[in-house]
Amino acid sequence: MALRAALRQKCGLIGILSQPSSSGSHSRVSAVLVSQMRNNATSPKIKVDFNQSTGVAVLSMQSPPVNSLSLDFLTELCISVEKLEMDRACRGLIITSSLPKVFSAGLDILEMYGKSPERCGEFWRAVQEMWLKMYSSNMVTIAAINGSSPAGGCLLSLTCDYRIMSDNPRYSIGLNETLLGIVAPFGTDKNIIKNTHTCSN
Ligand SMILES: CC/C=C\C/C=C\C/C=C\C/C=C/C(=O)SCCNC(=O)CCNC(=O)[C@H](O)C(C)(C)COP(=O)(O)OP(=O)(O)OC[C@H]1O[C@@H](n2cnc3c(N)ncnc32)[C@H](O)[C@@H]1OP(=O)(O)O
Repeated sequence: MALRAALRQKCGLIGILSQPSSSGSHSRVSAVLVSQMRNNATSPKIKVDFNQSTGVAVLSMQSPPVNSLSLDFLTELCISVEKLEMDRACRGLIITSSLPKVFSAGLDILEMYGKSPERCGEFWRAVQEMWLKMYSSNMVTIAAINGSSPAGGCLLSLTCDYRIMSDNPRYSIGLNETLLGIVAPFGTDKNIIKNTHTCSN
């Protein structure tokens, strides 16, 4: 019942949030998705177990050492979520980590150093695409946070409807990225490139 009520509540939001973006940002993932489906490829960084009888999928992040959110990882994550969205039998999604101690270390720091402005722009668009896709999902989403989850890892969990975290004092969570001097770029593609250009130098 609770699951159904949450789903109904979310569906109201989806109408507002799933408007086509003027930047066309969703088209990249869709294009990748189509080509991946054609090739029937499987993703090594993300494992999805879908239980037909419950309608709930468990998406396990398995990208050692710390499930950092690289461009490849974010793309795979979005593709996996998009595939589940297309399956009408899937009503709920649990995101968790198959690594010990870490849910996700957040954005991959190596994506923010020494990269071209174009690559930086692509990366930040993928970050934005991830949280928009998760936040506007028509599935009921739950983050099962079974390890540390700083910065972008925290962001990922915040895009879910519910968060449950292991009760372990060694695990931390929070939006600590400003300590690294990382400020989220503004919304437009032009600004993303402008902003990230400075961080690649
Ligand atoms: C609704 C909101 C809308 C819009 C908001 C938009 C944007 C705002 C949001 C996002 C901004 C986010 C920015 C970020 O995420 S920046 C990244 C911040 N992350 C961190 O600072 C995490 C740092 N890492 C840790 O604290 C620890 O590594 C951790 C607790 C995760 C694990 O500790 P453990 O002791 O188990 O492992 P380590 O030995 O520390 O690390 C192993 C290995 O992994 C590498 N590593 C760690 N973190 C990262 C990372 N983020 N990226 C890349 N690589 C990482 C680390 O260097 C080690 O590598 P090696 O030495 O080669 O073994």
